Amino acid sequence: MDTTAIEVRDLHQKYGDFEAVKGIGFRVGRGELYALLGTNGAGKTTTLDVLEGYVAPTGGEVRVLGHDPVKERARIRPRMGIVLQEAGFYKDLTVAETVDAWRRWTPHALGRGEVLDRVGLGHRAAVRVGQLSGGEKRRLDLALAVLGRPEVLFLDEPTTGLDPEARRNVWELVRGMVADGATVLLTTHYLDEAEQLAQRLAIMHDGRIVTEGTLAGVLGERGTRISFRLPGARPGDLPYSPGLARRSVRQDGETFTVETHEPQRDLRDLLVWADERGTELGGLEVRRPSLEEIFLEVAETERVAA
Ligand SMILES: Nc1ncnc2c1ncn2[C@@H]1O[C@H](COP(=O)(O)OP(=O)(O)OP(=O)(O)O)[C@@H](O)[C@H]1O
Repeated sequence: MDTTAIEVRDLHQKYGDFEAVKGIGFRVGRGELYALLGTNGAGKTTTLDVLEGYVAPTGGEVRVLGHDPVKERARIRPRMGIVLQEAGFYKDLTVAETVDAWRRWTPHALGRGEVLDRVGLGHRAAVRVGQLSGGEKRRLDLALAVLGRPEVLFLDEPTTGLDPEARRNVWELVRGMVADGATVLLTTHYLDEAEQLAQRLAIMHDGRIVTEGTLAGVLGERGTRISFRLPGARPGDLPYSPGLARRSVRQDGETFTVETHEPQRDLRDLLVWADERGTELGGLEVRRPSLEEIFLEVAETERVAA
């Protein structure tokens, strides 16, 4: 069996003369959750539109479950679940009526009660959609997307507007779908969400993928950070033994941050050095960078380079 669920090869997408996606490629394995992250306007939704079969690519190729999502849309649409950034509902229908309407043309649909319970809307079944809160509408989106037990689920910012508890419930639901074998492509601006859910991810900026890999790989590419305050010092004063190439030292006012792939050795050198000089390292901290820090640094580096 083919283990690839989604394949994107050298995808280009233009709106008139404007190129929103400038040649990206990635692959999502079956049963994997892949997060597409990026700055505003990076091209994430455009990429999803192509994969969902709404528009044909202006360059390159994409495959979903081995098929062309535009030309073979009728074949694969029933196997896909889609949560768009903004969905349209009939405001006058109740939640139950909305689910029932979708169930009518969804093969192998879950039961109404089951799907509403899964997204935490069971108690709102009789309420008109127009009276739901923004977060509840988001959950109804999700209910409709998972109704047909999709093999591939596209989630475009699925938890935007949800309170922290509702977000966690959505995470549980998505984790459950992945555990049952679904493939998920997620876009989100919440980097903790990607950290919680994704096995692999890409960070996009200005139509290109600038970082891609497993979560552990992307986090591990950067070293551990040792930071401390040292008034009056310069980077050259610090005590590092020569020969450690994979290290950088940054200074921001009185605060120094050493990024290293040999944290134990560098920390020991630093502590011995400070001890011998009778110097206090203010606010000493050793930590791995979060995905959010990496994201912000990538965005900043790309902005400066542009
Ligand atoms: N229909 C359209 N016509 C013209 N330009 C468009 C159209 N849709 C998107 N764009 C432009 O293409 C670029 C990529 O947009 P896209 O919505 O794919 O980005 P995104 O990464 O999803 O952004 P966000 O995080 O803000 O949702 C943006 O500059 C956007 O203004």
